Amino acid sequence: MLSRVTDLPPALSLRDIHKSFGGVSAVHGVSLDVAAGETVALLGPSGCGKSTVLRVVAGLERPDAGSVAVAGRDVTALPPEARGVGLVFQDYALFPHLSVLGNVAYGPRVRGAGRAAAEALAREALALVDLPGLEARRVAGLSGGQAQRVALARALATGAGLLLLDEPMSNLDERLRAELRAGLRSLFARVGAGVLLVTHDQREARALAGRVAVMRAGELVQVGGAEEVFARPATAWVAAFLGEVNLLPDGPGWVRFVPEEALRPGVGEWWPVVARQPVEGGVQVTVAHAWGPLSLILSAREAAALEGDRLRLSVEESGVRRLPEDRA
Ligand SMILES: Nc1ncnc2c1ncn2[C@@H]1O[C@H](COP(=O)(O)OP(=O)(O)OP(=O)(O)O)[C@@H](O)[C@H]1O
Repeated sequence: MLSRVTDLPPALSLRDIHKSFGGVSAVHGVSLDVAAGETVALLGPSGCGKSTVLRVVAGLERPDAGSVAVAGRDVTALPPEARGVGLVFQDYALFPHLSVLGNVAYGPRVRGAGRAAAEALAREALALVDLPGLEARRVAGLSGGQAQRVALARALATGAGLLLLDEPMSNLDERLRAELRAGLRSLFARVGAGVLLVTHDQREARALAGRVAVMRAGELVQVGGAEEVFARPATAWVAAFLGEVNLLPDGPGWVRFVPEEALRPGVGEWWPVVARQPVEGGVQVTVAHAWGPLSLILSAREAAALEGDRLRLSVEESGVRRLPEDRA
């Protein structure tokens, strides 16, 4: 295949970033690219260094080693305002004394746009986040969801080719989060910016990101397409972190039983049912199998038809995945 000379440089290119605080290493050796138009979710447990990576990209922390390039330009030594990135943080950091329009027009204004031009950009950004009609409102009176959209509009109005979002929905209730997840995905597709999203919410990562980077104790341990990472965690630690329930020790490593691939209810030997829990789409049933406890979701009808507290369950060896031990 011919290579295209017109290919855009990545919206973000991180190379071998290291950062310690005092003697504590928060990030060591992180390299990651975000393509223009792509959303990458940085996912990991509390304290693993996600926010530090984002702050290094934004220019709010100086890395001890490594480089940060935004749209092909090395910005490692530049201050935040000279980097061409838009930021949305957990608390939104809106200016309470300014109107919605004033908040969104602020970025273009400080970059030297005239008042009319800045406000035109702000109106455009507010339309993108579906918030027209609120321009004159003070931000203090907005709902959580509205404030979140104003913060996004403010980042979009900077025209930055890279958006950084740190737990952007952590202050919102579940209903609103679900609603915004759908809206954000199409918004990101429309604006064409690269997006680096820090989250510990897997549903958010799955819904918004094309690729996922899983971080553990300052390092990236798996980077890949979102579906691929969730379907095929590379190690036992990643599988456990992503909430895999059917993960059992086996010899020196672990085995993972994906229900759709490895578990066939209704055939094979009978096993006692030791737990039932209603979940979306049916009932999660846990069976005490010879391998260990195995869980699968049955439809409400299948669960009701269980004979006594037993289920026939066959394990297909071909669907059992072996994973290396890395949990210690
Ligand atoms: N300014 C700082 N001074 C000292 N230690 C810090 C500082 N910022 C971060 N750390 C430490 O660096 C490590 C990584 O923190 P960071 O906030 O990047 O993690 P995180 O993955 O974003 O966590 P969370 O999901 O809880 O926000 C932690 O051990 C944290 O205590």
